[in-house]
Amino acid sequence: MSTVDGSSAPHSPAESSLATSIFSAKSPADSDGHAARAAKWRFATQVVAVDGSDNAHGASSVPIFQTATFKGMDGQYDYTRSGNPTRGGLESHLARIYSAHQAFALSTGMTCLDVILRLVKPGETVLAGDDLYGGTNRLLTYAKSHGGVDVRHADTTDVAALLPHLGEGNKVKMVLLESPTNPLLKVADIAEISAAVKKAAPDAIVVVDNTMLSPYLQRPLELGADIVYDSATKYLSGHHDVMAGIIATGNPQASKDIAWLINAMGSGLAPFDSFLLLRGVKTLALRMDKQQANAQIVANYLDALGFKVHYPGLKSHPKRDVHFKQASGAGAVLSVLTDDTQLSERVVSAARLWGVSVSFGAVNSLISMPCLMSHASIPAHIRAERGLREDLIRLCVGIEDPRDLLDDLEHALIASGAIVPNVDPTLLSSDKLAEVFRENPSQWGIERARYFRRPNVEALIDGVSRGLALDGVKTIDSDIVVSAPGKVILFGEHAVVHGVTAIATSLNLRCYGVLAPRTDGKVAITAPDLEAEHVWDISSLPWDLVPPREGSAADEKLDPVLLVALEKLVAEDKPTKTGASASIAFLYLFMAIARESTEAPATTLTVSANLPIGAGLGSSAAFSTCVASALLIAHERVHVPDAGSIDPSHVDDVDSWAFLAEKVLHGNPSGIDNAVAVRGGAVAFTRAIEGKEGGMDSIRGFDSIRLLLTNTRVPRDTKSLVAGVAAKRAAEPHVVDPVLGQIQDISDEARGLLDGSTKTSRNGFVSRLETLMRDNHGHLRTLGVSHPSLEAVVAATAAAPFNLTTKLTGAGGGGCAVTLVPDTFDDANLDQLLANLRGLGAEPYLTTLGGPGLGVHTRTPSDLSSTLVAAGPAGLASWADSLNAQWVHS
Ligand SMILES: Nc1ncnc2c1ncn2[C@@H]1O[C@H](COP(=O)(O)OP(=O)(O)O)[C@@H](O)[C@H]1O
Ligand SMILES: C[C@@](O)(CCOP(=O)(O)O)CC(=O)O
Repeated sequence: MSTVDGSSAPHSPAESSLATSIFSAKSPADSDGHAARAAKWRFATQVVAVDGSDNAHGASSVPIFQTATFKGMDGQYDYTRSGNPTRGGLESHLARIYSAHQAFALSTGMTCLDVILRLVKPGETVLAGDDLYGGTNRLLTYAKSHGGVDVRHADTTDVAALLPHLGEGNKVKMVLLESPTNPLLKVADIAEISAAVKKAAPDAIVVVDNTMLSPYLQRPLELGADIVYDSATKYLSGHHDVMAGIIATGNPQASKDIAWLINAMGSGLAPFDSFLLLRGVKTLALRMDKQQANAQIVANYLDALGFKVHYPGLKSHPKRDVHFKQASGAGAVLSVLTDDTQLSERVVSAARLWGVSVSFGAVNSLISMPCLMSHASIPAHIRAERGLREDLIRLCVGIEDPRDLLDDLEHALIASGAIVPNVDPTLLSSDKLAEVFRENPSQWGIERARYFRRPNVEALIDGVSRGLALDGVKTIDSDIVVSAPGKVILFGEHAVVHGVTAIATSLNLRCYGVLAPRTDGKVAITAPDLEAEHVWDISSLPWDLVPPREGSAADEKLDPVLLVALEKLVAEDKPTKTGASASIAFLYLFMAIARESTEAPATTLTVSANLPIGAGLGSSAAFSTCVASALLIAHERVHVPDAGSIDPSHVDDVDSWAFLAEKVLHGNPSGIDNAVAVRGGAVAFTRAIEGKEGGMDSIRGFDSIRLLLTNTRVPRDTKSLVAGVAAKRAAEPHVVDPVLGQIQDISDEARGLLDGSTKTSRNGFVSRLETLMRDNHGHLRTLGVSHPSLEAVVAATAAAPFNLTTKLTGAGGGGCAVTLVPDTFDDANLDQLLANLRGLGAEPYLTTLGGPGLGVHTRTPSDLSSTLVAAGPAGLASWADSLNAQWVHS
């Protein structure tokens, strides 16, 4: 019997022979040989078959003996520090599943190490691994500073690295190993090291911290280790609801020593916690099977994405063979590097299902950054020396549905910028992917990863460092000043999107832009007309998404991935709708033209127009032309001559980029607006479509006509109106196609009238144009793009005494109407008509058609942005004139 003062090792049930104790209550004589068969049960059976013999009432679980003392002098127990039946039941069960001589339950895993380290005397050496749990490291450091123990670290993955420490003259008392290590999953050959230690230092003991795998997957005592300990808070209990530690000993001497210490120190596990641990441990095999299967899926997924993943279940693990020689599974802890500490922090904080927490082994999945959490107690320089990188993320996988685990992890990776969508036509459909999941979940992790890729991290890092090194940032020498006109579509809007010819002319209303240098590595847009002002770090833009391109012209198609990324980025500023679209179009061109962050000039674009915005007069094309031309000039891809006109091939390049910006703004534009904005004058434009050749002819020398433009001030959205017509055509081709044919006839006739090839009198010319306008408006109404506000203008202008003809122009749905004003129209009537239109809430103005396209100011003085803003829309024309007429045009 043990004594209260612990002067001798306690006698506990764990000391009895395990094989004979199993179910001994039921078959004391083991008459049928059951005990021998039970001793051969496999682990998953052993772990649930808890010996229930030690209770008087046949309770099927070991009861909680919540008592500090026991009465009498001759019983098995006297004081719970020395022994308690609940703890004893747990210990005897654990001894069996550890293949141990004896097992001891203590209050925590660190208590286990504390007890074990007391076997080492001052002056003796502990030889430990170099990738250890932070708490282990801390306790070893304490043993060194306060206990006079010589602590050395070596790479336990290489037995040769240990040998020099083991030879004669070295007083190695203990070799302390983890395998796999936490958190780098390094593997030590336990059998090889145990044999080498026994040979070179026979008095030394080999101690293994087995917490990462649990006795289910690895039993170091069977491999030659002397003592094993486990933080039972992890897999053994499995639910993070109890703190406990287990020491399992491989020989009688070790058992005796450890038992004496535990009793002397009083570190044995309390009865209730022993009960909880015994309850949890029964499901160890079940939990671990699921956790490790999930871990393999997660490891495969991250590995397939191209991250450096530490996990013995991966073929890439350098000691995979050694691991599977001594363990029956890879476990459920893995770690991964992102190459960027802040990125790792963002990933961890974006995870939701994965709990951000220290510890591991519970049924819930956890994510952590060891350097900030479990291993923070190791000084940073030592972590660095041991290869424990700050960007390391540890994933401790639970039993959740792996689809939810990857959903959450994927979301965190996307949200943090660690991965981006992969556009690949060979990707599996979601149905096919679901089939792969059913048949081979581990392969499913790999297939799923193919939907994403890692951005070019080097380029990002490079971008960040350049953003900081502001001196080296690229910019422009001086302001670049550009302008472009709006347009009026006289005939053929909407139909032009479907391949019909449209006739348009430029307007004397324009958009102006100033691109000014910056020195802070940022890019900005200021659009006072939209009350928009946004600025971004050039290095923070998603450069890795810029599609590769050759030549100077723009791509025909927008890259949807870059577009979505820019939409998200711009949305962060909470802009207005128009401010957002202008910013996205600008950033898209800014990035696509530069292609790489190193080529992007730190600049601010300031734009303002005297054109009504969103009224069908081509403000977006004028804006797009300003953006494209200013950026191409900044990149010296468009050369500005001192005099004369801009080189036609450069004009074509500007047009192609302006068209791309129009696509950002309008989805599926025909290209007529930018064609007019870039080239000016009047054009007959046919979009190349469905195998039909497109074309663009300038109409020269057309007879000037007075036009009244009336802005209904009803806002509308070109993108959705164009999409609406496309939808109508798809649903009712029998209605829409004949209309398109008739609009083609109208455009053809108008073109003949305007370019003079159809000879007629002035009156005949005007009245024929009026008829064509009336017909065209009727067709647009059939297409569903008119609006009550437009019909009100049509009616007001048609009323006596005015009798004028009006059609909508541009996308319709509100916006502008155009009214032909014959030469003979009475001025007094005109004033009355203007008053009537204003009375409707509309904004009418007389205009001249035609005029120059893209304009670039040469020899620009600096600091024009503020004067542009100060001029305001009404003062823009005189502001432009004040620049001393040094403009060149297309
Ligand atoms: N003066 C401007 N400043 C900034 N952006 C502009 C300006 N004018 C037009 N835009 C851009 O063009 C868009 C207007 O396009 P849209 O609705 O098609 O009008 P419109 O019919 O005048 O072309 C705006 O939302 C904005 O993105
Ligand atoms: C409706 C459409 O024919 C003309 C453009 O209209 P608006 O200038 O955005 O109103 C569309 C297009 O040609 O891209």
